[in-house]
Amino acid sequence: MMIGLTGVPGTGKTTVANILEERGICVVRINDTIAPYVLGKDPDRDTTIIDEELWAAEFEPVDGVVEGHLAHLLPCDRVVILRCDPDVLLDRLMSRGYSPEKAEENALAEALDSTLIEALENHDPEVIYEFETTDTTSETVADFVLDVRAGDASPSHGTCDWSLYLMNRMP
Ligand SMILES: Nc1ncnc2c1ncn2[C@@H]1O[C@H](COP(=O)(O)OP(=O)(O)OP(=O)(O)O)[C@@H](O)[C@H]1O
Repeated sequence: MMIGLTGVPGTGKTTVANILEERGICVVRINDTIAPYVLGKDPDRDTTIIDEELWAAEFEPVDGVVEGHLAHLLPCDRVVILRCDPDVLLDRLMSRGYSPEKAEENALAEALDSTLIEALENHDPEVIYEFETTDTTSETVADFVLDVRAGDASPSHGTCDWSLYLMNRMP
């Protein structure tokens, strides 16, 4: 079974993937698979542009967890979306040395449910499992991913409401 572990930067995907690997789960990091598909750099956003369609089409399915913010574009059997309060996400990203602009851009993407919307465009809601990480340890998130894998979790989405964050930023 291929589980996608996705979410905007800072939601904790890498940390959780490391724990899962320590627990013996096969983990593929999307960053390790994109090199042949790089089209260039977006200098304004300091990001790498890849041919997402071709990358997803040629992705070799794995029995394990695929970690990265594009995982929901793959034909995963189940998709776990990590969520985080955008204000907390801002702090996490600033602590990692993100510029205020880049941190704000990612927090806004989280507030607007961007990963969830893309996931729902690509998958049946019955295979989508949202999990809020704001006040949760990464060990607990890893436990949840294993529950999803074992079929011991219920699909869910639409449980995070970050409208207050958006309202506070309205002019
Ligand atoms: N559950 C959590 N509680 C508190 N802090 C966390 C949690 N998960 C991750 N962090 C912290 O948030 C930061 C980002 O974590 P991480 O690198 O795992 O996120 P990511 O989603 O993989 O980001 P990226 O997509 O940029 O790789 C790290 O400093 C990490 O220690």
